[in-house]
Amino acid sequence: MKTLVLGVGGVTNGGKSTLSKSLHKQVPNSCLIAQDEYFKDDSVVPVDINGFKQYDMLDALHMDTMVREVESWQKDPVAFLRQRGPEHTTASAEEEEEEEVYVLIVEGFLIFNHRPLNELIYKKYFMEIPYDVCKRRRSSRVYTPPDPPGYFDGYVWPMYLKNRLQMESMVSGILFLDGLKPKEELLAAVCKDVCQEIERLREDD
Ligand SMILES: Nc1ncnc2c1ncn2[C@@H]1O[C@H](COP(=O)(O)OP(=O)(O)OP(=O)(O)O)[C@@H](O)[C@H]1O
Ligand SMILES: NC(=O)c1ccc[n+]([C@@H]2O[C@H](CO)[C@@H](O)[C@H]2O)c1
Repeated sequence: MKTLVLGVGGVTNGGKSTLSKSLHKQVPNSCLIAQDEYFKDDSVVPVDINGFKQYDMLDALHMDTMVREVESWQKDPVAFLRQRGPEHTTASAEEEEEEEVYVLIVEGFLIFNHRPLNELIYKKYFMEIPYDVCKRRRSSRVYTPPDPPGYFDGYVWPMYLKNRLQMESMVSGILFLDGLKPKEELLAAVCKDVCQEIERLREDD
């Protein structure tokens, strides 16, 4: 059995979950893990000097738990998929398990900033969109808790720039994707790339 871990990172509202969910539907034997599911409880997320909740940093996330989940998938993807249930699984040819390539899609805004997680990711994609588009898309989203007034300009965008600089100083081999492109085009490009990788792994004995 062979495994392939893909990372879909990028700016908030860059289109990561849209792309990852479509990819998950298209790629057989794939599983999806989203970083947003690992946020700590609001009560333990501190506030900065401007009164903004510090959600856009690794400390706001249960990263150890997330890494353990990825490792658990890697150890036994089939058992992991069975445990997670049908919503996390795509069709598989179980009778040929040992010949299959199992694919894990790790999606999130800070996946490449966490060294232990980053080290588990083989193919790295990063979705980017410009400031004005990001601000507009974010303003129509409702998080829990919702963004307070001034949060985007006072906290979210400056943290994105900071986290991105940190990522670029520690990670290489990232493929940048233009999140302004149509969803279908982005999916087709990544699917093609992933399929080539799967084929390469299948042939590589
Ligand atoms: N290629 C695209 N072109 C135009 N709009 C898009 C595209 N991809 C996603 N969107 C829209 O942008 C918004 C954000 O998309 P999505 O939730 O996939 O982003 P995200 O990066 O996962 O966001 P976050 O992680 O910050 O919650 C949604 O309204 C979605 O429909
Ligand atoms: N608990 C959450 O999911 C949550 C709460 C508050 C803010 N956010 C935002 O999610 C984005 C990443 O997808 C970050 O920019 C957070 O600000 C998430």
